[in-house]
Amino acid sequence: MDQPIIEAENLGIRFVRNRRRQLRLREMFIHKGGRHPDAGEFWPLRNVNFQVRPGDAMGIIGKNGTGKSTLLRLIAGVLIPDEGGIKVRGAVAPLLELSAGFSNDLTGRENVHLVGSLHGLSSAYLKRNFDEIISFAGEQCEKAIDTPVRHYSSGMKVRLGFSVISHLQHPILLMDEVMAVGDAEFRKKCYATIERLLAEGRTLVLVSHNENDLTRFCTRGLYFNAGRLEVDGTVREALDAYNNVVRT
Ligand SMILES: Nc1ncnc2c1ncn2[C@@H]1O[C@H](COP(=O)(O)OP(=O)(O)OP(=O)(O)O)[C@@H](O)[C@H]1O
Repeated sequence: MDQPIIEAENLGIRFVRNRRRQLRLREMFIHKGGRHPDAGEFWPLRNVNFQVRPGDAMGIIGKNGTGKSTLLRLIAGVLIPDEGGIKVRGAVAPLLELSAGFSNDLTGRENVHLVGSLHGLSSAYLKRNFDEIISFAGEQCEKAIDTPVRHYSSGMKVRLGFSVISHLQHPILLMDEVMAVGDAEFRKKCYATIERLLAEGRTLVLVSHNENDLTRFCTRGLYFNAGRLEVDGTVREALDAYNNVVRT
């Protein structure tokens, strides 16, 4: 059997809630200068163990604030665990905050080159595929390609971002509610792209609240409740556990 491409072992991360406000208000009025060192600390994820095999499509399911995006950031290496560890055996294409890498003062054309090269696409590749990237992003982006991105709508930025990132050859794809931001036409394009990438044998980790998207793409599911992994099974089993909780 293949080695897991993602492997979490006793994974945990600790955050501090509202650090600056607590220091000011609590120190001044409640603790009169003294403050417990653990005040405001919490574990959005703890004791998490799971494995993802190459080619798996894994749905991450749970209510708001249960640590789903935090888990994707841990897989992407943007956050470092405080307990246990996460092994990722392959490069990660993060379809997370798709317009986050964009520089508002640069044009769409310049941003495609900037973001593409930051993710490792060569300038020769970007030149060769530029027209295709822009046409995938849609007519509005095509027309505004030499306009600074600050004048783009948020949907336009996301389309352009998705268009660049979907060209990455990375074996692992992380997606956080990407399909929720676009219009129906963009969603159709997203679906076709994800289907193509899965058919190529990529591994997908998808965070979504949309049952149709989850069952369309994912075979496996992880259900999180208050930072704990409660179900590691089929996507149906994970969704059933989630629905049982939200319907009661
Ligand atoms: N950098 C941070 N510092 C402190 N707390 C944070 C930080 N990032 C997230 N949190 C908190 O950690 C918890 C988990 O957040 P996370 O974004 O992972 O949840 P989520 O399951 O993705 O939620 P949603 O479904 O709303 O997107 C939340 O309580 C959130 O407020």
